[in-house]
Order: sequence, then structure tokens, then C-alpha cells
Amino acid sequence: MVKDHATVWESCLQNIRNNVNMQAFRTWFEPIKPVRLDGNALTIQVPNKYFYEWLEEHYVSLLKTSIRSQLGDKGRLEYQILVSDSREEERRKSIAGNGMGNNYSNGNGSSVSLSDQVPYYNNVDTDSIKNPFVIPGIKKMKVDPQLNPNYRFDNYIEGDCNRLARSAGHAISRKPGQTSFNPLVIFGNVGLGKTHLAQAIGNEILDKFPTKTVLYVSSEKFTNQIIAGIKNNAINDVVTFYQLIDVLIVDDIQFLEGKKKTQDIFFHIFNQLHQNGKQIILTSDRPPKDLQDMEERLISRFKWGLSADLQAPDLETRIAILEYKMMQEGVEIAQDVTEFICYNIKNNIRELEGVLISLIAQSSLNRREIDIDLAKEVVRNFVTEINKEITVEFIQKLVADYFKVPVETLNGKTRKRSIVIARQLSMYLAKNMTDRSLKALGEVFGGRDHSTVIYSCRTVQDLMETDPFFKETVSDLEKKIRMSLSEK
Ligand SMILES: Nc1ncnc2c1ncn2[C@@H]1O[C@H](COP(=O)(O)OP(=O)(O)OP(=O)(O)O)[C@@H](O)[C@H]1O
Repeated sequence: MVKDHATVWESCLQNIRNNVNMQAFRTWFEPIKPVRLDGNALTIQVPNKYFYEWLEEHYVSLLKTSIRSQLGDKGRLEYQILVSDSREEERRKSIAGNGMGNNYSNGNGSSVSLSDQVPYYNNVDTDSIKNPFVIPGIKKMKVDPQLNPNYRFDNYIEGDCNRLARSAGHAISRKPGQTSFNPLVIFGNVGLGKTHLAQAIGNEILDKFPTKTVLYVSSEKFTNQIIAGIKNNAINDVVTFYQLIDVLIVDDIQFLEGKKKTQDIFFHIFNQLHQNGKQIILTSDRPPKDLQDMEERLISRFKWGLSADLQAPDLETRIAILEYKMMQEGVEIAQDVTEFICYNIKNNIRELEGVLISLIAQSSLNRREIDIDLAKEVVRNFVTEINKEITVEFIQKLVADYFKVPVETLNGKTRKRSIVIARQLSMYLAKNMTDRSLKALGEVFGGRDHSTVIYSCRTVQDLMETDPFFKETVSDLEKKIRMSLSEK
């Protein structure tokens, strides 16, 4: 079969998929498009320069082996960096002078064609905006950044879910307005940390550059200011004010959908700031391309820089966040309780915090110990469907699969040592993880007596005390049971 760029890249992806976790695969490899195959050089298109740099820094050897497995030892990768239409037009204009883009080799065996190296300035018709600096004294005005000082990088836990956005934020805070991430659009579902991250960037910039004027504003507040400006015939003052900002953070831009006049004014402010090398950071509950009732020219500007999404955190990141919050609140909660909470609260970090606060309130107001039972009550207020109840049958099935024996054998009469251990382990887990009585458990396990169940639990406990490997197997199984249920 003749290989083309698509098939070669598809085969590379198969190898890559086996070597990185799912989240990294989705973030870093799914957005890549194969463009062409020229002899032994495969050209792939990446969304922006940052993306390319990240791939080169973190995945260069994986990419190299994948490419070479398909194209032989001389296989090479070339990158093409996507630029948005309006920018492309400008770029074409800019590079028409020297007739070529910039090509260079990065010394890693892959050559690069960087199409957006050329400095870029957009054409903005500023005639319609009165010069703001004619207002005497306004330049010296000190602007309250409206930032929450608690939103910082050091309490923003890093995970695969936020790595791109977080590290772009870091880069911006070192050189506001001077990276290619301008604007930075942070998008993602409710409660995943967009505001926290956007404000952390603002706080970090103020720490590093105290003379910079940073301003955080919600889109709702911005809209109200525009409405008031229009009503009071003072719209120029509003525009003037915004043009003084060095770092403008606008939260929840989806709120601007359908607000034509506000979009218009925001467009002018955006252009002025961008043109003057000021940093713009936006947050949205969806990617810019999915914003409805939003002027095309505005959407295309949102796409100029970097759009980085925040995904739902994986279990480990949720646990790390919860443990960090517990430390901040000065509470200690048993590991099985924190795990239970994090298995159940998956898609919203604000809810995770909510559960913690409720638990603390319950335990101090009602003097209750924070245990699984209390956690269950509280979590029920946050998620409509709490983990499905753990059933004995489910435990039997999972343990049987783990030891690779049929469930019938587990419940049968065989005295083979490995089967007996698996059976006793299932009884132990069922006793600890379900509400079934000893008698009921005995019945489910092939009509055995309740004393057999007691004996089994004791045996397992003894084994756990003497054999660390066995202990690890037990906790591994407990985790698997909770995980499988929460992911159903
Ligand atoms: N990675 C993280 N580490 C620590 N805390 C986090 C993290 N992500 C989010 N949080 C916390 O979760 C809460 C919700 O975050 P935030 O308000 O930033 O979410 P959002 O995405 O802006 O939500 P909305 O869509 O409702 O505006 C905040 O208290 C924030 O501190």
C-alpha cells in the first residue's frame, strides 16, 4: 500500500497513543493535522508556536521514534504553524517584502518552518476613537486591579488538565504582552479554575512589574460600564480608561454574546491594547469558535494568540487539590474519605471545595466525625447520582477477574489455596464495603455459614499484617472497586 501523509501520521499516532496518557494525547496530539509527505519528510500542522515548542521540549524523542518507525532512519518531521485568516493575510503582506518565511533547524533532527516569526501589526482604524490621552491627569490615575490576592500560581495545583494554560500563564507573567499568547483565551466548563488562573497571572505580573496597570473585569461589569457610558454620554471616558491598561483580564466573555454595541466597543479597546503590545487575557466557557452571536472580527481576534482549555481534572489531581485545600483549612480527613469524595465529585473544583466546607461545618456545628457516612450525606447534596452502591456481586466479579477465576469457582467448594485466598478476600471486601450482614454474606458465597465469613475476614487481616505485598493487593482492589463504580 502506498503511504500518504494521513496513513503515516495515523500509524505514528498509534505508537504515540501507547506511550502517553489519554489526557496528554488529547491535548497535544489530537489537534495535529498531517499536511503532506515529501519523500521522508512528514509535515504536520500545529495550532501555534507554543504548541510546537511544547512538543519539541516534551515529546521530541517519542515523535522521532514514531516517525522513524514509519519512514526509516532518514524520516523527518516538519512543522507548519497555523495562523488565523486575518493574521495570515497580514503575514502574507509582511513577508511579501522578503519573499519567504523563516526556516530553521532546531537541532533535534526535525526541521521547522515557522510561519509566524514575522512581527505583526494589525490594521486598526483608530480614527473613530478619540485620543484618550487628551484627558488631563488620567495617565497618572492609579487603577485598582480588582484582583483577588488569594488566586495565585502557588495554590493552583498543576495537572494534565491545566498544564498548557498554566504554563502559558507563567510565560505571560514573565513577559506580559511580549509572547505569542496574546490574547490568552482560557476556556473550560464551570468551576474548573478559569478565574483563578487568569487572576493568578494578573497577581504574578503585579509582583514582578509593580508599575504595570493590571485590571480584572467580569464581562457583565464591563457591559454595565458600557451601558452606563452610553447613557451618560461618557462612552469615550470608558474607552479612554481601558486604553490605559497594560494587562486586561476579561472574565466570561461568553456573556458578551448578542451584545452588539458592547462587542463593538470591546473590539476597539482590544485593537488598541493589542497594537500597543498590551496583554489581554480572556476566559470563556467554550472555545472562541463556538461563541454565538459574536462578531466574526472579534472571534478572529480571540484566535490570534493561544486558546488553552481547562479539562476536568483526573482523580490524582482532584485528590491533590482537595488535600491542598484541607491543609489550608487546617483539617485532616482520612484517606478513604478524601478518595470517596474525589471519586464522586469529578467535574467541578468549586463543588470539591463546597463538599469540604460542608464537611467542616457539619463536623464543627453538629460535632460529627468526618467519616465516610458523613461524606456520603454531604456528597449527595452535590451530585445527583452518587456512586452506585457497591454490591457483593460486583466485588465477587472484580476479585474473580483480578485472580482470573470464574465467579462460580470462587463461590464453589474447591479448597485450592489460590482460590481460597481469593474467596476470603472477596468476603473481607464485601464485609467492609457493603452493608450486608455476615449471615447474608455467607449465603451469597455459596451458602456458607456466618462463622466462615468471620474466619475469612480474620485470615485476611492477619495476612495483611504479615505480608506487605498482600496488603498492597487488598488496597489495590479496594481502589479498583471504587474507581470502577465511579466511572460507570
Ligand atoms: N488547579 C486548581 N488548584 C487549586 N484550586 C483550584 C484549581 N482549579 C480551580 N480551583 C478552585 O476552584 C474554585 C473554582 O475556580 P474558578 O472560580 O476559577 O472557576 P471558573 O472556571 O472560573 O468557574 P466559572 O465557570 O463558574 O466562572 C476556586 O476556588 C479555585 O480556587
